Amino acid sequence: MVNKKTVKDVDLKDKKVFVRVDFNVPLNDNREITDDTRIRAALPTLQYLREQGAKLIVASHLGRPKGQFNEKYSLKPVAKRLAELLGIEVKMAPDVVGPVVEQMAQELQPGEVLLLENVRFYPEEEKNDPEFARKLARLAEIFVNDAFGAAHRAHASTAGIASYLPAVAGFLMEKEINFLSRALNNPERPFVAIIGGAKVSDKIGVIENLLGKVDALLIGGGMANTFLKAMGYETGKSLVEEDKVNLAGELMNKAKEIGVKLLLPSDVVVAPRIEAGILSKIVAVDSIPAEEMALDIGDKTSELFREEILKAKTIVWNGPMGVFEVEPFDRGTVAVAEAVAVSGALSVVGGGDSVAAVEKAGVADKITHISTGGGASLEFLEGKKLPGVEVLNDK
Ligand SMILES: Nc1ncnc2c1ncn2[C@@H]1O[C@H](COP(=O)(O)OP(=O)(O)OP(=O)(O)O)[C@@H](O)[C@H]1O
Ligand SMILES: O=C(O)[C@H](O)COP(=O)(O)O
Repeated sequence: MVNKKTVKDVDLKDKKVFVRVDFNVPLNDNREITDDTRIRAALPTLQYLREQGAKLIVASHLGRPKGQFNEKYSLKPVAKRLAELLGIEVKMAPDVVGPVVEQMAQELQPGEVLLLENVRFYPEEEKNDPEFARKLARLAEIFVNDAFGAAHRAHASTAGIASYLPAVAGFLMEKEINFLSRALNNPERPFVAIIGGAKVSDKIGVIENLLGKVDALLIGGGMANTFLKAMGYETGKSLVEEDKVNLAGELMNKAKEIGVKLLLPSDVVVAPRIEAGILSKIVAVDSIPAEEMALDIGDKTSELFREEILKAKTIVWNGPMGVFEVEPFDRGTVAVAEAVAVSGALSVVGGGDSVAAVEKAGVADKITHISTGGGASLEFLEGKKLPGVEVLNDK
């Protein structure tokens, strides 16, 4: 990992270790975990710490409880799942800080695990309050940050605490940063980025930064419509971010200037509304009906994108090519996922929906690295520094 200390660089024997993880997992109405990927992803670090004889104080946020205790956001279901995965008892703290929690931390034996309650039950967490960070730090002797998914947040348990304890990265943090840096900073070429999804304003910064690094940029999904509009096409009722149309035009000019291939759909799947099984048709981008919406890339575009993807040696993908949750608007995304899977390139996929799409296409095991970070991987790709990484001790 770039110049930052990791759990391998510190003596952990008999030490109380505060491990920040991102156990912000999806729960259903019965508060059952519907996807435990993020818990599994932290296991190598937790197991290693246990094997080294450390006493683990594990902390995470869950959802956005807005700074107050709320049973709905309790980490209790996570404690249960973590215990099953580790095959040991996980003690659940009734709180995050305070004398009871301190006592529980004090009584831990080497290899034992204590899970704190949701750190966001305290408003001080998101404010990165130094006094709160100091209280967290009092529980332990070393800070391990393995919460890549929350590394773009400068909060007390992800950043502030590092002012008071030796601070090192866990294995997941190391792996995420390594793959993303490899893709971004020293990519084997051709380097192709695929950007889709719906949040144009969130991702336009990523496009800006990637333009200077990639050989080709493929834009699909809702994102593409804003660019099509900038090219002067009728986009009908499609999702378009009007206030980003000019910027999209500027980015297309920039791509031309620096000789980067920017590929947009040449055809799209249109329908009057988003509805499973609704009658849809494929039209050229200059023939989008005024009363319809572009909801997926068309077959010609899938083929065009596929050709480019198959040439790539490095691929970064964020955001689906269409409304993939609703059939038949999943076809473009599935086609792209399949192309990435057979490309043989180093491939990195990030973002909740993109990961779901890769899983839906059944090719998750063919992707080199699936990031556990949504916002965090995007900010990394934008070239921003992640506070949760910056605060770690240099080698
Ligand atoms: N043409 C389109 N029109 C409307 N919505 C679209 C279109 N194409 C994709 N979408 C929607 O975009 C959403 C995903 O976009 P989003 O930008 O959130 O991607 P993501 O992979 O989840 O990234 P992140 O986790 O960073 O938010 C999906 O719900 C999908 O239905
Ligand atoms: O799910 C995520 O992207 C992380 O857990 C961060 O959550 P947040 O956006 O609520 O800070």
